[in-house]
Amino acid sequence: MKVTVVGAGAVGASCAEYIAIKDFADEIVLVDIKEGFAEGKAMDLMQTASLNGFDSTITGVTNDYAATAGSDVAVITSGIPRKPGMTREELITTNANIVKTVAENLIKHSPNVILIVVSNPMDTMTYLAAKATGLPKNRIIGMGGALDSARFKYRLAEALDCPQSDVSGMVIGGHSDVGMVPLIEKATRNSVPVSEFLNEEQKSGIVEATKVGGATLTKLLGTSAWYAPGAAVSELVKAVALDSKKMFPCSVLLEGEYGLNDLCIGVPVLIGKNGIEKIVEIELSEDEKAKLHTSAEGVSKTNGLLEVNA
Ligand SMILES: NC(=O)c1ccc[n+]([C@@H]2O[C@H](COP(=O)([O-])OP(=O)(O)OC[C@H]3O[C@@H](n4cnc5c(N)ncnc54)[C@H](O)[C@@H]3O)[C@@H](O)[C@H]2O)c1
Ligand SMILES: O=C(O)C[C@H](O)C(=O)O
Repeated sequence: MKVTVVGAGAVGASCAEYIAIKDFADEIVLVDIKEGFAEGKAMDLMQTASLNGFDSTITGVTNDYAATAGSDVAVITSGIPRKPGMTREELITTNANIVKTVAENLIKHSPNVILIVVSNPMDTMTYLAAKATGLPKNRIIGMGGALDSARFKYRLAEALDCPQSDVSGMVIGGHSDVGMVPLIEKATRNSVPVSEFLNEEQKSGIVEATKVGGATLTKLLGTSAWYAPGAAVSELVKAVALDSKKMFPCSVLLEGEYGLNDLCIGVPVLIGKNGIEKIVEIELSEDEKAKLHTSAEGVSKTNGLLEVNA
């Protein structure tokens, strides 16, 4: 399998590192617009191969899409990250131009590629990539929910004082501070609903901490996070590589599913060799449904700021 990662910054390099360490890809190509930057990151990462025990090859190129030809999967992380106090939505003007150009360049050289969009505001950038490239919806995956769910599990385990491997939970909805919908009533500890262990105040604390997970890290780091984002992307790429049909919440173009149309937003999907193999429509409570629809209104409003030239 050949994987391209566009943007060799914090998130792109972390994606490449985790993909390499998990050792399922033959070839990883890092692309950046900054002269020599991707080449340097690739060389540094390749010098970890004997230490970390992987055989994937990593190469870096400066804006040379010919080197990405024949990619099975391409991850788009190019664009600016937010600074403390900003929302993801404020990045739209700069990142829309970058994501559109990058997506078009990628499919020119890899017409069968599966795109994973990471750049923020992610749901809107996924929608933009879908509209700009015209790729079938199974081949455009927005990564947000896999990360938000990992943060949800971190908060659940913290409150339950248990190992993260004991908890299960999922976050759907938009990848934004206000739009995430952590499905707290469906979360479990070893199949037992967490409501059996946690009171209402504890549960709403977990939900709120999960929703602002990215903002909390941005405040601490001065820029946004990269380890968990990179790990989350690598799990999606691995599910494609292994055709595992694992379920993740991902941003996908909805055409009536969950009563929503003409937007990309996080819902559970199965990931396999064709990208999104299936959108899974789970039963939501009235409260969960209402929150998902409110979140969708926010995403649609942000989409409205795009000038999409399909
Ligand atoms: N969806 C998510 O869950 C998630 C998680 C973390 C970060 N992000 C987003 O990912 C993006 C990248 O974050 P980061 O921390 O890696 O930023 P960064 O600044 O460290 O890296 C971005 C890289 O993109 C490169 N770049 C810019 N324009 C380019 C172009 N046209 N072609 C190729 N490369 C280009 C830059 O040179 C830079 O190296 C941000 O928009 C951030 O908000 C999303
Ligand atoms: O918070 C951000 O701006 C980056 C990313 O979307 C995240 O959730 O870490």
